[in-house]
Amino acid sequence: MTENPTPSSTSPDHDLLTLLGDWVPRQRWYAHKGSAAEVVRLERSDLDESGVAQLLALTMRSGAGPGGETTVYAVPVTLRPAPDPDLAHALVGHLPAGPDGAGDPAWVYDGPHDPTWTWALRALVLAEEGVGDAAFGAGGATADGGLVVPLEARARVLTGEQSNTSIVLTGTEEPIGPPVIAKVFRVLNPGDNPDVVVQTALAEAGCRRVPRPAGWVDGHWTGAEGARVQGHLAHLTEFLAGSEDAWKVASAAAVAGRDFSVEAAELGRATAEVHATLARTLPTVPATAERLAVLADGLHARVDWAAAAATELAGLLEPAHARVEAVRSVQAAPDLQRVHGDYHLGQVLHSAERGWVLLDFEGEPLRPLAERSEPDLALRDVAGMLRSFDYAAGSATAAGGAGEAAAAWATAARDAFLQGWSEVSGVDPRRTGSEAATLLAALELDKALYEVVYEVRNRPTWVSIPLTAVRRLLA
Ligand SMILES: Nc1ncnc2c1ncn2[C@@H]1O[C@H](COP(=O)(O)OP(=O)(O)O)[C@@H](O)[C@H]1O
Ligand SMILES: O=P(O)(O)O[C@H]1O[C@H](CO)[C@@H](O[C@H]2O[C@H](CO)[C@@H](O)[C@H](O)[C@H]2O)[C@H](O)[C@H]1O
Repeated sequence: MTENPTPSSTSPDHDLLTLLGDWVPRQRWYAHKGSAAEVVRLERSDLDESGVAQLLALTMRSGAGPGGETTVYAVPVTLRPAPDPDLAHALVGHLPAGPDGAGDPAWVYDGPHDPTWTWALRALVLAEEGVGDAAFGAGGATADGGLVVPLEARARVLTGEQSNTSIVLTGTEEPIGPPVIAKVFRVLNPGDNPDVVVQTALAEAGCRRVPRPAGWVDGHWTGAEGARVQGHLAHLTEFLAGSEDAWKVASAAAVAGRDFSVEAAELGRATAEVHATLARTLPTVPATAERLAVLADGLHARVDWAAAAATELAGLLEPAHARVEAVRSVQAAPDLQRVHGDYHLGQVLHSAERGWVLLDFEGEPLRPLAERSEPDLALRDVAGMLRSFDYAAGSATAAGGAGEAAAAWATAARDAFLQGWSEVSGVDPRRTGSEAATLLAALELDKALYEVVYEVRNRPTWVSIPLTAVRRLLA
């Protein structure tokens, strides 16, 4: 391991820092798009004996003073002594030798695309051993009774709208088991990652609505505050080959004007089943007046956060605060429990054998990790999925469809989803004036505000979808 907080301009790490300082902000998983950030620390750990496969922890700081944000990114790379034409698509850049021969020249590749790096990842998990040292290092583990991670495998990096980087590993030696997907977390947060904790708990409880676990990588690094911290670095689970992404299915139905009620009702039931298993399996807390007050405070804080992060929300601050304040009048709510936390159509797959299967329990990437592990209202996930039907309708309108037809599609999908969810949960937020209706209205607004910020940072051309929703919800 090497740590090089302030490498001199002649050190080899100086060139690597310069290279990454330019490359990282251009990646899909870069969390602070639109704001300049400087690299403040680089930690390196060899994943294999040759030193080719490395894991880097890159600390970047955007903005100055107390408003500035420090983020630690995981950057898997390979450093090769000669260019590899097969990896041309994954080239990060070239490091020349230092002026007085310090360090060897190297070609730096984006690790998930390089077979040497993905082999080292599998070896780490299968060996259940660690690499690195006391300051920065990683260790692998296989899930008890879980899927077997194939050591000899073909690896393929998934592309698309993702906050992390996922690699599908298909075994190449008999007996060939089910493929495994390895998700490498890109933003390193101290603490257990809920994707690992929640999904593993559900699978261990016998829930077939999540992929089976295979293993994980955890480790320690220097956190944003400069202290040594630990947490998860990667999560390996069953890959459901041949499954369909609910976002693709639903948005195609919205574009074609095809009714989605049957599927949405089934998704509502599946969601409530998962909520019930989570409530049985992981700790719950009563929704006391104090806890509901904390929830209301959190919703107010989110309004302020969103307004500060997105100028598009100017003028909507006051009505938004009024809407979330209504939560304080709620007298009773179901116990708070672990939830999905960032539930939308892209987090659900449809498998011919298993029906709807839920993915990615990491929670909202723009929310601090500690908050994402707190017990919450199951209605937060319901609100997330309702917003997603609105997104599917928004994408149909953007594709040239009539706004009215798309809105009717979303209303039908929404109603069917709520019908399915309430059949299993026994709570029907469609009852006008009910406490569940008040909570759901505030949570839908909260989600739409988050989405405005998410789109401003990641897909500015999409921002009108949640912004229109915020205005509608406040009308
Ligand atoms: N177990 C799986 N089986 C099949 N496809 C998967 C699986 N896990 C993820 N995917 C695909 O990868 C996409 C991104 O996965 P996700 O866990 O949401 O990653 P991220 O946190 O990077 O957004 C999903 O929308 C889905 O299409
Ligand atoms: O899946 P992630 O954990 O990366 O979630 C983030 O990205 C999502 C987009 O990929 C974003 O979801 C928003 O867009 C979806 C359509 O692409 C829509 O279905 C969702 O309802 C909407 O929230 C999610 O908010 C963000 O956290």
